[in-house]
Amino acid sequence: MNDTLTGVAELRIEGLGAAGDGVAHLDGQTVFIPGTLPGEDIRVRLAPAHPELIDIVHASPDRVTPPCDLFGECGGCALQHLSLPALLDWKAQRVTQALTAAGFTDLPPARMFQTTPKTRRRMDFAVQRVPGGVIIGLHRRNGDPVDMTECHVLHPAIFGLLAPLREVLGSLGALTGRGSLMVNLLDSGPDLTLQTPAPLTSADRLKLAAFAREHDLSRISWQDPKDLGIETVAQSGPVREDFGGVIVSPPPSAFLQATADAEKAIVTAVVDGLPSLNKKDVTVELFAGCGTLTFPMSEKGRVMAYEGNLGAANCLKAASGGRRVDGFHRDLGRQPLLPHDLKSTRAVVLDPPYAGAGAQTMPLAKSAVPDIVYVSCNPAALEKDGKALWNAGFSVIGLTIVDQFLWSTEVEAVVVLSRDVKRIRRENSRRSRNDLSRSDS
Ligand SMILES: C[S@@+](CC[C@H](N)C(=O)[O-])C[C@H]1O[C@@H](n2cnc3c(N)ncnc32)[C@H](O)[C@@H]1O
Repeated sequence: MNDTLTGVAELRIEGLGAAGDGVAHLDGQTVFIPGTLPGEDIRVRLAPAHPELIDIVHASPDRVTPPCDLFGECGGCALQHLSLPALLDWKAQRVTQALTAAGFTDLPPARMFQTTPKTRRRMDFAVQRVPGGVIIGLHRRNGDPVDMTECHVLHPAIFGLLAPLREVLGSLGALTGRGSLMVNLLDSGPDLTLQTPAPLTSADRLKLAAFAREHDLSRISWQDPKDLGIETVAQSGPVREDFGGVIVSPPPSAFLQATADAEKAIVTAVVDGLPSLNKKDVTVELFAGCGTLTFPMSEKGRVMAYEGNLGAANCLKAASGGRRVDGFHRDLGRQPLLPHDLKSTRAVVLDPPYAGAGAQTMPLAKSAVPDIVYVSCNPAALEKDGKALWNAGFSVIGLTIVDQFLWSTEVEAVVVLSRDVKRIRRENSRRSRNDLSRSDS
């Protein structure tokens, strides 16, 4: 907001910004007002940097009472005042706007999936020693973490650990100030990676091992904040996660899709989005992690999977034996696959990090690969990478929107792209038949 706007104003909220704040315009300037929704008429006190909502004169029909008492304080949720169906629609719009801005027209109707509350199985907490105890929670938008005494997002198996964790962390000599705690809820149980400012003492290690036994944890690891090296402090048995019937052993704080049901929706959309494959056809997977998509995809044909994190790549490789999967450790930012590496590749599946595919995008666009499935977790990166693929002649023939970060602004999308004229024609006529049968019924 421009500092020149002051006083009280009545505004109409025109849309939501990328951070979930209501957006209005006044005197040619854009004003962001947290807690407001599109279509609402509001009164606001305009102050430099932080406009203050006075009241909502006319509320949106999509406005609901936020379920969590910490909403507005805790930095985890931005849009609990918006109904879940409207939230999903808004997230879908963000993706379709990104694809349209990239150049794609005539987008297919999107399949939509929204996860259910209290199913989040992966969380990166801030941990902080304060007078009288320990806070475990998420940061405010700007500032200290808020103790997570309530949460409608977290799986109960993780939320239930927070109270005993506050006690055990409070007793550790190593937690002298701020730290962090990553929790992955795996099939073998909760997998915790703790970072503390000081190294763990022998007494700390004994306390954590006892805690792991008492709470059936799969593993506790400690990460050195200086060199990020990780060591195991306690482990109850094999660390396990099932990806499409294949058991993998993820390293500490491995990437995992945020909820199990969203993982299923993403896997289904990716596998369905692959073209028909012959036995000899090779699919190349980029940014493969520990193999969430790899092993289900290998049911359809051979997969060559590339991953830049050494622990994840080793995990994938270790589970590949006897399957149609070849795993490779490769930094695709420094050493992207080039067009000639992709010469005999039938399809590419990529699930890049938040920043997008980076240096891998142009070689992919310049290759002769006819079919791509792009899993996106950031509409802005999708727009940037999508532009290169649109310029290279791709069309979007399938789209699935996945909301697995409930009440946040995050959105995932599985975008099926092709420049195989026959496949595009087949998809278009299938769509026309569906449209016809819908209009007949
Ligand atoms: C969004 S995750 C997807 C992982 C996997 N597809 C899944 O669903 O579990 C992105 C993956 O890209 C990997 N990655 C990030 N930067 C990379 C790079 N420069 N080269 C190769 N892999 C990278 C990360 O380690 C992470 O495993």
